[in-house]
Amino acid sequence: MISSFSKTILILKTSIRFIAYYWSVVRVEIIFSICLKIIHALIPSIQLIITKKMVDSISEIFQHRENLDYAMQYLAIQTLLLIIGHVLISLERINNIKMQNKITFVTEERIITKTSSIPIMHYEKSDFYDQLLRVSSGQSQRVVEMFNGPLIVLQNILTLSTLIGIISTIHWLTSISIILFAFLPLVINIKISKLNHNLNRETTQLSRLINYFLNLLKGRESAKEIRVFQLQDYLINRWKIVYQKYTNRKFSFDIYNSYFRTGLEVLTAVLIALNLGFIIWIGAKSNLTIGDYTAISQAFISIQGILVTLSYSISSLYANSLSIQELIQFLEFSDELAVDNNTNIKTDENDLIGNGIFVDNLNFYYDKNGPPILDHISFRIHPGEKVAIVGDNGAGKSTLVKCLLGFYRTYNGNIYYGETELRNIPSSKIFNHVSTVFQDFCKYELTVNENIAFGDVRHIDDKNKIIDASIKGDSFSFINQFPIKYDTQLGRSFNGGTELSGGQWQKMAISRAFFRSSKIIILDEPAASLDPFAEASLYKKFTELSNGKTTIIISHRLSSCINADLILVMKQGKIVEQGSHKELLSLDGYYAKMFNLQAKNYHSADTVC
Ligand SMILES: Nc1ncnc2c1ncn2[C@@H]1O[C@H](COP(=O)(O)OP(=O)(O)OP(=O)(O)O)[C@@H](O)[C@H]1O
Repeated sequence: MISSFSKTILILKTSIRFIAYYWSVVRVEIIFSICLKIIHALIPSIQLIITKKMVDSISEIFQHRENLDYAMQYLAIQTLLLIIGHVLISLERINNIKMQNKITFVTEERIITKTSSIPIMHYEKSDFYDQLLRVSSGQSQRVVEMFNGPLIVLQNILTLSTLIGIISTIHWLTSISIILFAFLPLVINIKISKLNHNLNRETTQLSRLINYFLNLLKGRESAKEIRVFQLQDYLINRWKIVYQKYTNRKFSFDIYNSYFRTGLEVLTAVLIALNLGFIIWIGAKSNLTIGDYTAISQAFISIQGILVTLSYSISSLYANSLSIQELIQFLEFSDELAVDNNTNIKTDENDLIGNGIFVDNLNFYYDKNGPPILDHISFRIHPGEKVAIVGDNGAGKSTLVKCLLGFYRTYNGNIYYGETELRNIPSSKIFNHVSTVFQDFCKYELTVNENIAFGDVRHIDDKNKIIDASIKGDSFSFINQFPIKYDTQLGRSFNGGTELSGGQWQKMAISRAFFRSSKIIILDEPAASLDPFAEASLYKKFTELSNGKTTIIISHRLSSCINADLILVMKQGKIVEQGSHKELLSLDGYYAKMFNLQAKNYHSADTVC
C-alpha cells in the first residue's frame, strides 16, 4: 500500500516538474490531444447503447417481422461512429507526430546544451558517462510517452467508467466482477516496469563497454594498431565475454518477465471464463434481452482490452517517470555546481586577467582516496611573462594547467588572478581571455575556415583574420594547395573531405589559437607532431606574436624553454625547481640533468651521423 502510494507520488511529482519543463513547447498539441481523447473516450459507450438497441430491434424484426427503419437508423449511426473513430485516430496520429518532433528537438537541444556546459570535472567520472548514456538514449520517445501516457490513461478511465455505468444499469453485479478483474494486470505490469528500470541501470556500464569494443573494432582510428598488433581475436573475445554477460543478465530478466506475463494471461483467461459464465447465469435468472446480453458481452470484451491498455499505460508511466526523473536531474545537474551562477564578481575582466597569476599551496586529487596529483604547488606569474612547465610523464603538468583554467575547482589552496581567487571568477571571464592548444586538441571534420575561426567564432566571417591566423600558425602553405582552399572540408568522415597529416592537424590547432586575440596563451605540447623546421618556426613566431602576453607552454623539448622567464620543473605532483634557464642550469639539479641529457643525445646523434 505504502509502496503504491509512493509510486503515485513519484509519478505525480515527476509529472508536475516535467510539465513545467515542456508545457510552453507543446501546450497547443496537449490541449488538442485532450479534446480528441475526451471525444474518443465517449464513442465506445455510445456504440454500446446503439448496439443494444440495434440488436433488440433486429430481434424484434426476426420475431414479429417489424419495420426495418429503426434497425437501419441504428446501423447508420454505428457506421458514423466508426468513421468518427477513424478520423479521430488519424488526427491524434498527426498531432502526436507534431508533438514528437517538437519534443525531440527541444529535448536534444536541452541535453546537448547541458552536456556542453557541464563542468569538465564530471567527465573524469565513469558514473557521469553512464548517466549521459541513459539520458541520451531514447529519452525523446519517453518524453512523448510521458505526455501521452496520462492522456491515454484519462481516455481509458473515461471510457471504462461510462461502459461500467452503462452495464450497471443492465445488471449491477457484472460491473463489480469487471472491476475485480482490473487490478491484477496493473500490479504485475508495474512490478515488471520497476524491474526493467533497475535492469537498465545495472547494465548501462556493460552496454557502454560493448559499444567501446565495437567502436574499437570498427573505428578508423584504431584500425591500424589493431592490425599491426593483431588484436582482433583478443578484442573480439573480450567483446564476446561482455556481450554474453549482458545478454545473460537480460535473458534471465526476460524469462522472469515471461513467467509473469504467462501467469497473467492464464489468470486473465480464467477470469474471462468466470465472468462470461456469470453473465450467462445472470441472463438465465433475470429478464435480460438478447440486446442486453450482446451489449454486456461487447462491453466485457472492450473493457478487457481497455484494462490491458490501462495497465500497460500506468506501468509505462511509472517506468517513464523513473527515467524522466533522471533526465530532469541531469538537466538541473550542473545548476547546483555551475560556477557562473555562484560567482558574483564585480571586478573588471581586464584587471582580473591582466594582473598576473599567483598559485599558493595548491593541492589537487582526482580521487579522494588516491595520491595527490598536485602537491603543495606555489609560484607566481607576472603579467606578460613566458612560463615553461617541464617534467616527467604523469608529473601533473596538464592537470596544473586545467586547474589554472578553472576546469577543476575542487582544489585546496588558492589560485589568484590579480587579487581575486579563481573560485570566485566565472569560467566565461577566464575563457574570454585565453587561447589554448591542448595535447588532445580537436580535429573538427568541418571546413578549414571553421577549423581556424573556431578560435573566436564571433569573427567567423572575417576572411583576412583567418588567413592571417593561418600564416601565423604555419598552415597557410598547405591550405593554399587545396583547390577550394579555405572552403575545403577536412577529415574523411564526410563526402569530399581531405585528410590532413598529424602535423598539419596540429598546425590547424595552432592557427586556431592564433586566431583568438587573448591575454593568456596556453600550449600543451604544441610541437609534438611538428617537423624540426615547423617546430623552430613555431617557437620563433610564438615568441614574436606573444609579446606582452602571458604564455604557458608545457614541453618535453627543453630547448624550447631557454628563453622562458620562468621554468617550473615538476616531479610526482611537486614543483621541485623553479627559475630561469640560467638559474636552473647553475643549480645543477633535476632540470640541468634533463637538459644535459637531451643535449648529449643530440650531440651523440651528431657524431653518429
Ligand atoms: N581524469 C583523470 N582521473 C584520474 N587520474 C588522472 C586523470 N588525468 C590524469 N590523471 C593522473 O594524474 C597524473 C598527472 O597527469 P597529467 O596528465 O597532469 O600529467 P602530465 O605531467 O601532463 O603528463 P604527460 O607529460 O605524460 O602529458 C597522472 O598520474 C595521471 O594518471
